[in-house]
Amino acid sequence: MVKILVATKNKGKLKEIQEILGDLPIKLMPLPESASDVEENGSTYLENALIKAKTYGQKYKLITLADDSGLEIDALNGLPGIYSSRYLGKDTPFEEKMKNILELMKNKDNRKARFRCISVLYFPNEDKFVSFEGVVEGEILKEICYGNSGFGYDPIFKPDGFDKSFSELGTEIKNKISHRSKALAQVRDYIENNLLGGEMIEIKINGKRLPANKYVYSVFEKVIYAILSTLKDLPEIETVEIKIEKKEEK
Ligand SMILES: O=c1[nH]c(=O)c2ncn([C@@H]3O[C@H](COP(=O)(O)OP(=O)(O)OP(=O)(O)O)[C@@H](O)[C@H]3O)c2[nH]1
Ligand SMILES: [Mg+2]
Repeated sequence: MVKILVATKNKGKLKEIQEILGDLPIKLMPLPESASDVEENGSTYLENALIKAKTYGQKYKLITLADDSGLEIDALNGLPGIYSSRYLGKDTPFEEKMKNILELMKNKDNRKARFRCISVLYFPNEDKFVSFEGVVEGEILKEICYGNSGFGYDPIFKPDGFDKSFSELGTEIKNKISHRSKALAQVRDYIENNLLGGEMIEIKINGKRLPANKYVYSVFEKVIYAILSTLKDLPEIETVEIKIEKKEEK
């Protein structure tokens, strides 16, 4: 089974990654408690994500997933941005960081903000990586709104289209719309199409390729076969072609 090291020391992030990718037939390995810290001294999210992915990937010799993320507030010129974790000092409690931000935002009408996440999948054997970006737009609330879930700045961020903080909305909604879930949806596609074995299915109707030409689990193939065998009896459908290619797991 494909093993992927999840290179984060943030338990909230780890939990979200496990929830979002947990149904894939892969083994997600957390960092050992003893893993040493790395200095995230890059000047972009990508550089920082790569520092984490490469350091731990090379150390533990496993395909490694890391992300670097941050909260960008327009009225504060994009801060805390890549400094989100280090803002007011890495060990300062988030309650204090959030109170400070709310104070700076006290008289600001423009409360637009976004969370950005860059996820990196690093392959130590080839010293190669792929990266993906996810963004969720929203606003900074006027007060701290704690709910039952989330971490970091979640209690002061309200995503567009909702009237509650990320923390109040709960894990299920956050994991559908968050910056991390958008980046991880692309990681999922990459894993499904490049690392997993199984069958690749390609479907053509009247010679036109359907967009759903991707790795599918065999139960879906059977459903697709059943639908297509019904479709092919309709007059406007002349040909239905299905190609299934066996792929070895990497
Ligand atoms: O309210 C939040 N909801 C989120 O969904 C979220 N995602 C990131 N962040 C914050 O932005 C910084 C990222 O820094 P970061 O990517 O370096 O992570 P980190 O240092 O916490 O862990 P690691 O993965 O580096 O080990 C950290 O302060 C996080 O708390 C979030 N805050
Ligand atoms: Mg960090």
